Amino acid sequence: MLDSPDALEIDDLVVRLGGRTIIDSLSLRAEPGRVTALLGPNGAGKTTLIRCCTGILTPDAGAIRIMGDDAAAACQQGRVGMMPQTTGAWSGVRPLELLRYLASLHAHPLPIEPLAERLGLHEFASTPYRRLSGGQQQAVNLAGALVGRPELVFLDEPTAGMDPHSRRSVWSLVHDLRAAGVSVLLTTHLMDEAAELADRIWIIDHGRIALSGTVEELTADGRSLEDVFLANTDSRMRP
Ligand SMILES: Nc1ncnc2c1ncn2[C@@H]1O[C@H](COP(=O)(O)OP(=O)(O)OP(=O)(O)O)[C@@H](O)[C@H]1O
Repeated sequence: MLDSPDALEIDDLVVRLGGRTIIDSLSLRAEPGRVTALLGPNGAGKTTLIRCCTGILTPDAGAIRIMGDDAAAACQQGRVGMMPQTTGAWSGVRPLELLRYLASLHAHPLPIEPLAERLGLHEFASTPYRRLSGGQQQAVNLAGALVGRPELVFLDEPTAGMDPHSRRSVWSLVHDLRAAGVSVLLTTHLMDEAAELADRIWIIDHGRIALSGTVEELTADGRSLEDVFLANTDSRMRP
């Protein structure tokens, strides 16, 4: 029997923006049904990488495959979900209206009510998106990423700006996604979040992979994950 293809295969990806090389011959694998965390300093290229994987940005070179298929085709087929860091796009729309609209774009969406309940969206159901707090907008963005029942979901800093209650509820949701066989690729600046959720961690710096491994492998010498991160990434702020 053939092994399942990787959830995500990135080979020799190059992205140049504004005359600079942002992603520099980067290769990465994410296993199916597992949680993969992408860590890196501000400006390392994490969001740029996700934008390439989800068809928002066209790379200058390299290849991206999702579940063995061309990434663009997988995205068009609705097999990929994405929770962006921010989106100003929804503006005046209310959370449940937005979810219903996003659900209508998919052949077999999740039922809206349980998803909204799970993420606490009913608490602010009548508030337009632009008036929601940062953490509430994150919850709506997460629901939007999941409503189409993706096989692979990209979560770009899913708990940024969330209080500890909301963060734990997102962690629990990520555990459930994994248990249901969904592949998750997330970015985070929170080392405890990476350690809690990730089966494998990739540390990226200046658009290149600096290091990868399981938390156990990366911290086998007794250092904390944060110390490993600090030792393998550059402290200079990116422009
Ligand atoms: N459209 C663009 N034109 C020029 N430069 C860009 C563009 N988009 C992103 N960049 C640059 O690419 C670099 C990587 O940005 P990216 O958003 O991918 O970083 P990141 O790792 O997600 O950072 P953070 O942790 O702060 O979210 C930054 O230096 C950014 O200024």
